Amino acid sequence: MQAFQYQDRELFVEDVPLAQIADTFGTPCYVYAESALTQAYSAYSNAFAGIDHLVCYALKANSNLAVIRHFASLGSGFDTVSIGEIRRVLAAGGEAGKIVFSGVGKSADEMRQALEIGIHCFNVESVNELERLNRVAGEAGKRAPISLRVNPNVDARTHPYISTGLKNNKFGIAYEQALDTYRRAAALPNLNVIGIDCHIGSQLTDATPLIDALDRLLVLVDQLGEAGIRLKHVDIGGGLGIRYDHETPPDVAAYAAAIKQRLAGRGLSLLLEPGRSLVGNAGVLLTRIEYLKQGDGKHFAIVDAAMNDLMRPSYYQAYHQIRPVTRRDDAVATYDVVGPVCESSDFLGKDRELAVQEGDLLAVMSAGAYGATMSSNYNTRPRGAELLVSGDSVRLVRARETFEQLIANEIGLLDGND
Ligand SMILES: Cc1ncc(COP(=O)(O)O)c(C=O)c1O
Ligand SMILES: N[C@@H](CCCC[NH3+])C(=O)O
Repeated sequence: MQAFQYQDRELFVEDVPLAQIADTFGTPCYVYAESALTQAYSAYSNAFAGIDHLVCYALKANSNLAVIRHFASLGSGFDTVSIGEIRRVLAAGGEAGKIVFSGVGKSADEMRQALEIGIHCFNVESVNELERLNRVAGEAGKRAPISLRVNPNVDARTHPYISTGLKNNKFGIAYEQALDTYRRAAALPNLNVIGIDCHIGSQLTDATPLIDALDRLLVLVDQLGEAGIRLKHVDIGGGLGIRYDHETPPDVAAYAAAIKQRLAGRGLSLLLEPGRSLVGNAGVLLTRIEYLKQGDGKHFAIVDAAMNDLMRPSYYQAYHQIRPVTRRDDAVATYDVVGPVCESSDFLGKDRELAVQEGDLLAVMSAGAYGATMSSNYNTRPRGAELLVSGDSVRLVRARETFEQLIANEIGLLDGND
C-alpha cells in the first residue's frame, strides 16, 4: 500500500487527510507514515532471511525517538556517528549490543562512554583512532570490539558530496594499508578485532558499486584469514537509493541475492547500515503557501517552510516532488517554491507546474531522510513539529520549538559572566 495517496482531491497519509494534520498541528511540519517504515524494514529482513544478519539503521537519516523506537521494536540494530546518537538509541529503548559506532572523529570521551554502554562494535577509521581506542579501553579496563572501515576506492557514481568510498574522501582506511592496519590492531592488547566495514556513498541508484566494494572486502577477508586474523562479520554500510523523481533504485531482494551468493559458506555474519532507504519515502514536509508572487518572468510560491527545515534542495540541488494537498481545477502555472529565508538558494523546488492559491498546503515528498535531522535554526526559525501516523491515529512525536527554547542558552548570559 502507498502510504501517501490521493482520495478524490485530498492527499492522505495512511487514513488521515494531511489537511487535517496541518489544521491541528500547524505548518511547517514533518509527517511520517508508520506503515512505510515497517514496509521498508521488512523489505530488508525478508530479503536477508536465511542468513545471519543485522540491519543497523543509520539514524543520521532520521533520529526521531519514535522512529528509532519503531525500528527497535522490529528488531533493528543501529549505526551511529556520535555519542549523542548512541544516547538517542538508548533513550528510545534500543539495545546497546546492537549498536555500531562509525565516524572519523570519535573523541576519547565518546569512546569511554560507548565502552561503558557496551556497544556491539567500533567502526574504526584510522590508525591514530585505533591507538586512541586501545589506550582508552585500557584505562577503562575493557576490550573494545572493533571493525576497520576500509575505503575500497570504488566510485559510487552519486553526488560528490555524498560519495564516500573514493581514495580522496576522508573516510576509512586506504585499501592498500588495510592489511598492515589489521596486523597492528591485532597486536594491540585492548582491542578485539571482529569485523570489516565500508560505506561508499548514499543515494546509489545502481547496486553494482556496492557489490564491487563487497568483493574487494572479501579479498581482504581471505588475506586476513591466511595471516591468522579471522573476522566474525562484514558490514557493507548503507547507500541504497530511493525514488525521488524517476529513478529506479536497486531492488533490495536482488541486492540481497548478490550478497548472499558471495557470503555463502564463509561463516561470516552480515551487517547492513541502511538509512535513507528505510525512512526517505516514509515522510513528507507539509507547508502552507504564504504568498504567490509574480516576478519579472517568474512566478514564486512563497511557503512557510525553508532551507532551514529541508536543506537538501539548496545544498545538493536535490529534487523533491511537490504535491498540492488539495487538488484544484484552476489554471496551472510554473512556480519556484521558495521559503522566507534571506538566501537566494532558499528553495524547495524550481519550475514546478502547480494549480495553487495563497493559503493552500503543499507536501514536499520523500522528506523522511536527511530532512529533520539536517534542519537548523537559521534566521531564528524554530524547527517544526513531527508527527507519526499509523492508520487513523496521529501522534505528535516532536513538538514545534518555541522562541524561548531557541534563546535559552543565551538569555542567562546576556549581561556577561562576571
Ligand atoms: C557510515 C555510514 N553508514 C550508513 C550511512 C547511511 O547511508 P544511506 O542513508 O545512504 O543508507 C551513512 C550515510 O551515508 C554512513 O556514513
Ligand atoms: N545528507 C545526505 C546524505 C549523506 C549521508 C551521510 N553520509 C543527503 O541528504 O542526501
